[in-house]
Amino acid sequence: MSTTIDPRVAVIVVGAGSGTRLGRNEPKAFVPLAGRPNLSRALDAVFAMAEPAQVIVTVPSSFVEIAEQLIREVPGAESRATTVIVGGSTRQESVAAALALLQPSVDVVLVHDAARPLTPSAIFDSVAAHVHSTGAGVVPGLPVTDTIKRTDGNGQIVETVDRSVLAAVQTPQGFPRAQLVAAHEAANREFTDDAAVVAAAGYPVAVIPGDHLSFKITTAWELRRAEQLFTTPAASDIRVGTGTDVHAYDETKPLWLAGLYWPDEVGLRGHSDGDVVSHAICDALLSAANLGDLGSVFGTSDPRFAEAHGDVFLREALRLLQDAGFEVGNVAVQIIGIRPIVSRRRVEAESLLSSVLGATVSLAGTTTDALGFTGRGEGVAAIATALVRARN
Ligand SMILES: Nc1ccn([C@@H]2O[C@H](COP(=O)(O)OP(=O)(O)OP(=O)(O)O)[C@@H](O)[C@H]2O)c(=O)n1
Ligand SMILES: C[C@](O)(CO)[C@H](O)COP(=O)(O)O
Repeated sequence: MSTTIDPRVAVIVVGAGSGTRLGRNEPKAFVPLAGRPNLSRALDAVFAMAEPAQVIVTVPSSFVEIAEQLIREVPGAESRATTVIVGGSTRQESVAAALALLQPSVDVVLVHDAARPLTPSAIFDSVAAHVHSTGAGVVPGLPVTDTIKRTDGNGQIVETVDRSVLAAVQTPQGFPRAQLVAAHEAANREFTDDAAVVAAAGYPVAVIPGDHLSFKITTAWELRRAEQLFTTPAASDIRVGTGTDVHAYDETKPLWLAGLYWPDEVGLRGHSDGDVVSHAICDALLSAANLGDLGSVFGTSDPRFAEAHGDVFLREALRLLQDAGFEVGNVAVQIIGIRPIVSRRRVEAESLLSSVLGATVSLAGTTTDALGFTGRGEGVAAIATALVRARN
């Protein structure tokens, strides 16, 4: 990726965790939040920092290319030197792997969770400024508002902890490079954050005010809470639509499905590329906004759509929808057929369709127990449900 000359600051964004507590198929960094992966949203703030910074992102081993592609689409990516690497089996190992790649000019390192996608950019600036000015580690944190009890581990309260001395700490956590590197080298056990690694090595770490938007997405509840921050329309502004499309297999055609080309799979017959997923989504969007249907909007006589791929239809449907004063909330699609196996490329397809629509698109696949035309392997069907909102 592009290069920034001699940055003094590096930001390590750790996104190599699997997100077991969130319980999704894809790693947490790649789970969409209002249409864009958590990692992309976390990088919005990093790339908007005032100071030039080297950026290192850790991801699970099979996600390096996907991350590189996502990062290219984040505003400001072209002006930051960004490297994607495979993380370790713990958060601490992921940070250590990234530390090995720091540029010589870097003297301050910030470590941020990809799981904190809404952290404001100003927090990064303020953490970096504190480390520059004090020469010591600093972490953003919030006062604890609940009363905290220490238990015996079996549900019995042992004592009430004095909460006035507690802070719930967040990321980005910033440190002088030499301290963070030395502390990670010296660490002889696992810690849950870098402040603990650095403190265990004997260096001081201060807490500065954090931000409520910096909350970590750990469980489904926090993901929902984050989604709600993007979407709080009046109930009357919400519309839903359903779309269905079916095409027969055609051995002579390449397969285009969900906006992707599927090599080595039997294609689908159609006026365009036969992409039932994209077409069902278009119908769902158009019907939600009361704009007609695929046949009436994209007539087969219109040369723009002969052989066109799904994204052409989707962009045009989105344009019509936006012109009519709507925006897309989310789209859910079920693909019914015996092949291809949707799960093999679900993450890739969801990411592509979500980026075209600027909203979360989720895909599910099912077979029909050998019943009906899909069960007999004659073709593929897709059913899409779209939620759209009227813009005020
Ligand atoms: N081996 C790991 C484990 C975690 N992380 C990152 O550390 C951050 C904070 O960790 P956490 O919220 O615990 O994420 P997960 O480990 O993915 O979640 P879980 O514990 O639920 O599996 C996340 O951005 C996660 O991707 C990482 O880079 N490498
Ligand atoms: C680094 C961290 O986000 C600071 O609050 C936190 O310690 C990560 O902990 P987890 O157990 O890996 O979620």
